[in-house]
Amino acid sequence: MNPDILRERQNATFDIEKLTNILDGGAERTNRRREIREVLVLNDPDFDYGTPTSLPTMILKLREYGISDPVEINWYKSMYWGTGREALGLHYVMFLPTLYTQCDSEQFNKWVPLIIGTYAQTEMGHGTHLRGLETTATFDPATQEFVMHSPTVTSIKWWPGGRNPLFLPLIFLSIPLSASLFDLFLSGFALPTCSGIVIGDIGPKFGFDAVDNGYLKLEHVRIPRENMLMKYAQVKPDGSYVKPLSSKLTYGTMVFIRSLIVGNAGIVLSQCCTIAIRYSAVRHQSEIRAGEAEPQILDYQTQQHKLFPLLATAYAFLFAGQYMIDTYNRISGDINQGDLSEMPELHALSAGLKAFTTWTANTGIEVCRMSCGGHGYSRSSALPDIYVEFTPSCTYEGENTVMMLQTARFLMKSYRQVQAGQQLSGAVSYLNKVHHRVMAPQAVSSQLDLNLNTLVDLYEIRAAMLVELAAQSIQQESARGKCQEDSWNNSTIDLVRASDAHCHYMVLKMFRDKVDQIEDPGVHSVMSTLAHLYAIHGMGNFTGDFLQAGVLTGAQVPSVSKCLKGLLAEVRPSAVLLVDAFDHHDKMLNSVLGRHDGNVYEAMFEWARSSPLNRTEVHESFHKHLKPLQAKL
Ligand SMILES: CCCCCCCC/C=C\C/C=C/C(=O)SCCNC(=O)CCNC(=O)[C@H](O)C(C)(C)COP(=O)(O)OP(=O)(O)OC[C@H]1O[C@@H](n2cnc3c(N)ncnc32)[C@H](O)[C@@H]1OP(=O)(O)O
Ligand SMILES: Cc1cc2nc3c(=O)[nH]c(=O)nc-3n(C[C@H](O)[C@H](O)[C@H](O)COP(=O)(O)OP(=O)(O)OC[C@H]3O[C@@H](n4cnc5c(N)ncnc54)[C@H](O)[C@@H]3O)c2cc1C
Repeated sequence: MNPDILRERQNATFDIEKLTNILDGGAERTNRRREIREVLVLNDPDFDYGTPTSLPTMILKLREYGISDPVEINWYKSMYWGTGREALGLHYVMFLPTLYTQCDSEQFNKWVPLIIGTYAQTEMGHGTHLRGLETTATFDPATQEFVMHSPTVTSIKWWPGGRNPLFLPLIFLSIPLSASLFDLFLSGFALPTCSGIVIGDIGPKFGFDAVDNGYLKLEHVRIPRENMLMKYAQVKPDGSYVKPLSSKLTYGTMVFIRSLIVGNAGIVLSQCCTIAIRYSAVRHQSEIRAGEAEPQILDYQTQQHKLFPLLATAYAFLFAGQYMIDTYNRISGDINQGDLSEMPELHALSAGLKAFTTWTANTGIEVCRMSCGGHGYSRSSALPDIYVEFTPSCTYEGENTVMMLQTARFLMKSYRQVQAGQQLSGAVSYLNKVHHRVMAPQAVSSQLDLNLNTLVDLYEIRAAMLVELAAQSIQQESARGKCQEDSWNNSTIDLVRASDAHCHYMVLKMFRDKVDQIEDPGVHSVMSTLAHLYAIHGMGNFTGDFLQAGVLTGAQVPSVSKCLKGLLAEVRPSAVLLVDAFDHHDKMLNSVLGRHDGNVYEAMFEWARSSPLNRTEVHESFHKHLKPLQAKL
């Protein structure tokens, strides 16, 4: 083991295993996760890590091992596929959940165990604006069929992931918005068995290469009436349409996946922090004091300032992810029972947190890569691949700006309710204080109050102020004679800023609540330090907001920076131990820089030598191109 990494792991001030247990949701789940990882994947003779195996093998293995719990399936799959994407991931995270939530019982029994499918909602002309989708589904009572049609080039379905050319059951959204299971069995490769279907691949992408994203053009293609998913809405044989309790129930799968993405952002950021912090512990470069040995780059304050707030953010997002999926499960259970009362809040929370966490993690991955210098740019670090695979999460499942504006819509509605004298509950209950002016800035002492509860309060006041400013912008636009829609559009910068602050407050609050639940003194202490670092770092980034909210004075601004530096120094001795607690296996990270043993250089040399470019002493291109050229010179 590298001596630096070994030294970093001595004198631990907290029990790493207990922190890992907290991240997993208990010691039993840690043990089960490791059993799946070590016994059922790594020690499986059929598992050859070097060659991405096929989906059928994995599905048969899951059945062989009796793994059916979605979390355990995800543990198995993430070990199988490492940090990459799996070819038919969409089947698991969108196609199946849609069948589970939108099929009536007869349809469920007919389709769920049998088929692999994709989710074809986006069209070439519309991804965000679902009410703008052009594909039509026209019911023909004479034949009891829907006639599916792409009337324009912009209506061609574009992006469905895992568009396996062999067969293609689709969850299809069409006008009127309903989800029809559109069975499309193609024989041969992409040659449709029935006329009227034009199918293909949309071509090379920025990355996401494990997933083939396709296009699908329909020319009056007929499917049975029974293929419309009929749990919430039905078309009867006589053509009458039974409306759902809410038209937004069709959007349910997107809410589910957005809820999953929140925790996934924390996982991906924790992977990158593991790589960058372990590497920073073994990388020596330059000098701090002349004549002395080159220091670990983790001892540079700027390196700590790059990485430790991201480390705190990774923990914050992992805890936010736990809260989000618990909230999703609770409210979707109520929705299943016909209680839609909290559906708007679930939509607003999942949309906002999806955008907030993916934007932050997306930037954080690049900071981690650049903090590793040239070796961070090597594919051996795994950081370029992690970035390329993660960055589309800011676009898919709801483009982030649009998602923030959805949350803003809920915040404005809540603000208006408070103005009308209503008492709010839930995540926006802090807006009640705005109406009663209880939100007046607290008497801010000359010293920065570092109590975590106080910091949460300051974030709450900041968010409330920005919600009020956005609402006032809309009112001012209206007062200038603008219509409601233009008043909204002319305030969207303020609206996104308010949603961002609301999400920031929510994440810090969840972090604080999780820290409060930690009983082990050592773990509580180190996690409290990280939560403080998360809060103070945010205050440093958005000082203007806190000044504007009157909860920070100009005289206190220097103490924010001073406090931040102190917290960085406090985290330094535990940094490697804190990434060890994420418990990412070397095989899954697949990173020369992030190895648990810290033996980076030897591994990097081996990695480079294994490159296909080094298979021969002299590359064939010399004999093929250069040598003939030299002969002519
Ligand atoms: C471990 C796994 C990690 C994740 C791995 C990911 C793997 C997957 C990778 C790639 C696959 C990608 C797949 C896709 O991208 S699938 C396509 C995704 N597309 C979208 O998300 C479309 C985004 N657009 C929308 O959701 C909607 O168009 C909209 C919400 C932006 C607007 O909808 P619209 O009908 O126009 O509503 P309004 O804005 O007019 O609002 C009206 C009213 O409705 C409320 N509302 C809107 N949406 C919802 C909802 N989902 N639930 C509840 N309520 C909703 C809205 O709040 C308004 O309410 P009001 O203010 O009270 O009137
Ligand atoms: C890797 C990848 C995989 C995908 N997989 C699938 C899949 O399997 N199935 C599927 O159906 N789709 C899939 N998609 C498509 C994805 O869902 C859409 O790209 C996404 O919903 C964004 O819609 P859009 O592309 O139309 O962007 P647009 O909405 O056109 O966004 C372009 C710009 O317009 C802005 N904008 C749009 N509306 C507003 C507004 N109201 N207010 C302010 N600004 C606005 C956006 O903020 C953005 O800056 C995938 C996309 C990617 C990148």
